[in-house]
Amino acid sequence: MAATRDASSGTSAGNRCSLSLAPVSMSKHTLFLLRHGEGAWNKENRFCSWVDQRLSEAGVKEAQDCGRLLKEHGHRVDVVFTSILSRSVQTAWLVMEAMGLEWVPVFKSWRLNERHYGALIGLNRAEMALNHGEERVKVWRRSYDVTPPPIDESHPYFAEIYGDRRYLTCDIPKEELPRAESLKEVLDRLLPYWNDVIVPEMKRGKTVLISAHGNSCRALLKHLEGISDADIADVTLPTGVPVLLELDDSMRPLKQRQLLGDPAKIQAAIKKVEDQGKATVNN
Ligand SMILES: O=C(O)[C@@H](COP(=O)(O)O)OP(=O)(O)O
Repeated sequence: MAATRDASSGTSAGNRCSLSLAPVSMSKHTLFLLRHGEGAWNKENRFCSWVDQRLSEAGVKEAQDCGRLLKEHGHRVDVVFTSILSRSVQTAWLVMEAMGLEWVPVFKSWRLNERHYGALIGLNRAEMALNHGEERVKVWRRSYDVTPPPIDESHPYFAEIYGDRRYLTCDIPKEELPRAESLKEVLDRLLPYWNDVIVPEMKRGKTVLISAHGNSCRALLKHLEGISDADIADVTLPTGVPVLLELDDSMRPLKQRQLLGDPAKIQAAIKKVEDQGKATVNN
């Protein structure tokens, strides 16, 4: 087994990556995609989305372990991109600190934010599964083009989200920010940032770390790997596990994605995320 172990095989078809691999090209570009460490609401099984939550104690450790793992295996990071949600920024800091790379530039954009879960924000997934059925919850969580009901002013977290001055720093007016998003809509707002800001850094030979969220990373993976609208439903990313992608000059994968770390632990973590949508999940 290679020094860095390959845990790309998941419990479901979508986590077993079956790519038609691109032909070898002149350059190899390295990208690490990372879902932040466990946040307080991941632990409580609530849809967190655009509510700003910091990492739990376990999430801090996951981020530090991720940094240590990358360092131990001789990986390098030249530039970091995060969302403007604290859990992704905090994760990036902890990873870079553990790698001894605090000096590396970090750029933030709302375009890497978690999917906007609209009216579902703050709700407990298991309770939703009890009330609406597990299938409905799976459609809300994992379908490609179903947008959940939008958030409105009466929602308990509306004022907290839209009154937050971080959303005045965006490249679009606050009024145009989403009120709910499908995964497709996440990809639509993420792609301009990927193409115009991140790809040029990679083409300059920089190794990029994107410290973001389950669904912003899934959307980008779908784009990079050409995953079908149906198959993306079976791709699940656990918290704190770096996904290594090696891309050619056209930003197509040269080999299968690798989820770095202990394969058994990664499979257990994937199952835990999948089970969050079950009515019987133990929170
Ligand atoms: O919004 C959330 O609660 C989770 C994703 O939830 P699911 O799509 O897994 O239900 O996002 P993250 O923890 O990556 O920021």
